[in-house]
Amino acid sequence: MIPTHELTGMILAGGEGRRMGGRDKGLEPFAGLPLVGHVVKRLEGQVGELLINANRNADAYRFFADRVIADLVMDGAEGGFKGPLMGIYSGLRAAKTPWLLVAPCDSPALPDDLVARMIKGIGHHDIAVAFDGERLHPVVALLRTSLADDLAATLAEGERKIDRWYARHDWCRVDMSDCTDAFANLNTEEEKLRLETTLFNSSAKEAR
Ligand SMILES: Nc1nc2c(ncn2[C@@H]2O[C@H](COP(=O)(O)OP(=O)(O)OP(=O)(O)O)[C@@H](O)[C@H]2O)c(=O)[nH]1
Ligand SMILES: [Mg+2]
Repeated sequence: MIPTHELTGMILAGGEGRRMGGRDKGLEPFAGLPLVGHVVKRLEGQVGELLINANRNADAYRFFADRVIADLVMDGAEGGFKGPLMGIYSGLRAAKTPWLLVAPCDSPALPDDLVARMIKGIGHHDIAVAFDGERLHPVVALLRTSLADDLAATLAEGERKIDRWYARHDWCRVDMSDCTDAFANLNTEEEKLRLETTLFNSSAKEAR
């Protein structure tokens, strides 16, 4: 089993948020908190260091994490938004531990025991990816940080698809089909409002 001090958590918040008018999704208010705050709550206390991977508004994100890291730029390449695989790479390089757990900033309903389940599920594999019973969620993953050099070479070839890179390695899925709704993510203003209503109503009901 992976002990907490060997695990770094990282929230991916480095996207452009184009479907949300170019806004910084992680900082969007959602049920009383910036979206990223909901994901922080799922990870804090269960990882050694908590990172947020963001490419703008670093000062605002700093409040929520031990360290904010921007995407690295590959030698000889142009910077800019190169996709979540570049965020994962930047996290693998920044982490000071043998393991990195990644989660996206736009999934505010992730299970409270996500970290424990990923640790239990990885077994002897090098990469574990959350599976909701129907779909894999490549941005919800636990990875060995020693994969950084291999990922650098893969990115240099122009690869941007996370699951194609995982497929080259010893990976497994972690079954979370009992909590499919936990993987709801929001990409547009409409989805945000809809999810806010659903989640807010159901938690209000639980509290009663
Ligand atoms: N580091 C980094 N993360 C990214 C990048 N693009 C997307 N992400 C993250 O990957 C996750 C899923 O991405 P999307 O849902 O497509 O978010 P997005 O790219 O900001 O939104 P769109 O521009 O509408 O696609 C989110 O947590 C994003 O913050 C990127 O270029 N770099
Ligand atoms: Mg995107």
